[in-house]
Amino acid sequence: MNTINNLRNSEINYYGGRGFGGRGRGRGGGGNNRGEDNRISFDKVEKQNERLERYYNGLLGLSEEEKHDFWAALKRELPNSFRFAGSKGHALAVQRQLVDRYIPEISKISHYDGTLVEPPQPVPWYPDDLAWWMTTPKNVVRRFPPFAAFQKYLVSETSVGNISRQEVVSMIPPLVMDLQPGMTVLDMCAAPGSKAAQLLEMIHRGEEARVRKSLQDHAEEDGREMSPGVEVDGSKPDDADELSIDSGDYGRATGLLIANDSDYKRSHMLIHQLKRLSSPNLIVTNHDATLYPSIKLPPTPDRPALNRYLKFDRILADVPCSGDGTARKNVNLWQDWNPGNALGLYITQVRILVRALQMLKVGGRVVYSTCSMNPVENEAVIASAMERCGGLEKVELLPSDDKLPLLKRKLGLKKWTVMDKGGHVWETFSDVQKDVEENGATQWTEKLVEGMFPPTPNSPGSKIPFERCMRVYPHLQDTGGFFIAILEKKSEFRALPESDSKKIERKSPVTSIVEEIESRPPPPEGSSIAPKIEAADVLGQVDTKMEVDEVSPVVIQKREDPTVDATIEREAATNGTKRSADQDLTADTELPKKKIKTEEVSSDLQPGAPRQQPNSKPRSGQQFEEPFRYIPGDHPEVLTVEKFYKLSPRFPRDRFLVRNAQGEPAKTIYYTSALIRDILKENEGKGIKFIHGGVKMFMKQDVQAEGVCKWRIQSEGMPILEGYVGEERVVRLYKKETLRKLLIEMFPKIADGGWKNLGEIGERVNTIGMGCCVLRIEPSTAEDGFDERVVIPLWRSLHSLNLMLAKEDRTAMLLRVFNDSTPLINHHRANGKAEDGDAEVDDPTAGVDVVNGEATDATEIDNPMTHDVKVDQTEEDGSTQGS
Ligand SMILES: C[S@@+](CC[C@H](N)C(=O)[O-])C[C@H]1O[C@@H](n2cnc3c(N)ncnc32)[C@H](O)[C@@H]1O
Repeated sequence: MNTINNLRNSEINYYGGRGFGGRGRGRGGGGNNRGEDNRISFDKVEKQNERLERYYNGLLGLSEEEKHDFWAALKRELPNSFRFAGSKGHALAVQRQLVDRYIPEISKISHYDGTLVEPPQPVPWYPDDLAWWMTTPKNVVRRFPPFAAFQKYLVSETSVGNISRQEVVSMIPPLVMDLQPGMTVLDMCAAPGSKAAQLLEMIHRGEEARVRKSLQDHAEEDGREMSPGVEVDGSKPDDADELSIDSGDYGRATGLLIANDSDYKRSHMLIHQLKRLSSPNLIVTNHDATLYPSIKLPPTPDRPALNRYLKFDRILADVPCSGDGTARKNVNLWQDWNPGNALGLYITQVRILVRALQMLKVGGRVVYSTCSMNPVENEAVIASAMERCGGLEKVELLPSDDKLPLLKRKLGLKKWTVMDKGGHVWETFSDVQKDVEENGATQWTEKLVEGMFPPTPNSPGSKIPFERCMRVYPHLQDTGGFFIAILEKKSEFRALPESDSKKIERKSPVTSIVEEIESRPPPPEGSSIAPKIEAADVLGQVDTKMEVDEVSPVVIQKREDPTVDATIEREAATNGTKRSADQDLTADTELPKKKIKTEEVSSDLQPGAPRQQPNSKPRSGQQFEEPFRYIPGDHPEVLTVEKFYKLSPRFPRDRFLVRNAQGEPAKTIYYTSALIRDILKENEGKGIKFIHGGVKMFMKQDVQAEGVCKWRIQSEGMPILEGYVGEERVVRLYKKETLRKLLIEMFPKIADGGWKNLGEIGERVNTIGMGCCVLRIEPSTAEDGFDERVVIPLWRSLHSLNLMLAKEDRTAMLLRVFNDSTPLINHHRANGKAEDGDAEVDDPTAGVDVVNGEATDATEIDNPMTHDVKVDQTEEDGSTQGS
């Protein structure tokens, strides 16, 4: 048995974990001399807050016994949790390593008192056992030698995106969205991106199987060979449901995720997280969600209207919140909790939800969520937003009791009180008004508005079935606290201005602009008034007036008074999600200006050159993005690629783009879905801040040899392209030992008979022409065979061969497939300088380096945005833990 020996002598007792679902052994300290930091700081923080405890004791309707459990759980450190990410088939393969290799090892580790450590367990309500949790805190796993192999696995798989270190309650909202492939989805407040990653996976659900089925169906017609091993993505090709859904584009996913965040730096964390999923169906934007711009769509033969705007099937509004449900990991909350935080965020939260409901299709759904337990940020926001959007006739609060039956939760509150910043608890808004009449307004009462209180009896709002909301409390299943509500749009509406809805005394300029636009009469039916200033789109209000998604933009008024209610906003402390008054002011006042200036300067710049806008101050840390330019399908470079790789006619040629003003392929060619192409083209120069879109498909390689295509396939683009590459550029590999050699050895020699050492692929790679090829690792039932299909780009140079994988991907694969951590051997470096003829091309991964766990290519110049922003909240283990 593997014992944590060093702990026995340690001054600090090893922890005792606590089981899930209420069973367990209580808690203890943790850490040795090296591992003490986090645990000690968690223990050292005093977890008392009189106002927090008084408010929730009077509010949540828990029995005395439950109250005790509630507070005990909230004061305990959170279990360690993680989720297997990516396509289902691949995620299950990585999960099998946990079950077969690491759990048996962890089960042998004992505590100092001889009791065994609890190994990770699947989260009972998460589908397909793809989410796991364990009582052993992160820092113990990180520091103690008996966990070393498991820790290595976690770090390695997290760094390549196969594992997402995510708090379990944070996994709930995407699961209740009923998101189907093919849908258009917006995540309004998406950074750091753990939920957006789940959404993206759902958009691609079953795609691998569908594409393979489509290739199979057309193989004969296209004169192409298919690989064996048709069972993919956890579903057989005859699984009718998976195969028929979203099958329109030869099986390729047609859905869309727009992931947005108003914080520029955080939106780059989002890119970092989501890029790992290599989705051509993803766009990242950087906007204030309260003013999310309307996104224009091009006219189509069946929908010829000029002003057609994108509406969404699903929207996630995981809004900035006071975050008291995260007190188990953000211990500072015990000191910092202040009722003013929730009050300060309420207005923003309502605006975000109203905007979400406006942008939905009829029949579409918004999931609203917070990691706060405060009803001012939850039920009150639902009630206020519903009221502004026309009430129960227009928006339905959907039942949630049929969702995730194994998740323990409480019903939403029908009644609640409001604590003001001074700690006084108010029952009703009329009590506040009465007090103000009698004693005059105070700095505390003036922050309270009617919408923060429960709807008054007999008002339309009183009929809202709040019990349909989900409230997750820490003691129910040993989690953080969370709130989730699912809203469905029943018909189009015209949102009421805030002042008509619930009285909010101090209006920001945002409010007045929204009111100003929304109170205009709709344009005459069928009219198509050209936008005088397309900033109307930026402000995103134009589509609110119409029944359909074909609208006429209106002229936006100049913003006269940029004075936001800074007091309220400044009070909004949100665990790093705080939206400062400054941020609001910048966003509100700069957008129209920025749009116009951007257009003026963009065409003068060389690709890669830094952009500066005259007379307009960029937001702090903000870069200017290179334009997205699509290249024609008959562009000479596309034809070269097509010819070299013998691309199937089924692969679209009209979705390749570059990131430079000239629109010429210089270093990188990206690929997107058709819908993203339409969006990026149609909205170019309209002020929408697209900061990411497209998967790197080809990088230019400086190859001197005649007839060798300079465009090498990128590993990100490989899963999208590989099925369409002709046999002429394919190498098939069936034996584990062959792959192991290719993973450990960089640039194994082919020349001078070196190919003979490459086993089953030796002959093939010896005769295949120079340049990039597709290495297909085929599954088989042989003893030394693979149970999962993998495809990797391979570069054949004059004298050697090389897998086009970043080092951490090689290491992760070696560990996963072979449980092998042999150091990599670089034959190229070992041989000194490059051999003749290999000089230009024999190190295709040269420059591929790891920046914050992400492979980047030092040679790339036309996508500067991913290099400039440091991902500063990445945890030590490579994860960015979502709340
Ligand atoms: C609770 S976090 C979102 C967590 C994220 N959904 C996830 O799962 O990783 C809230 C996010 O909202 C962003 N935010 C704050 N105010 C915003 C606004 N007005 N518009 C858009 N995003 C905002 C913050 O920068 C923060 O990243």
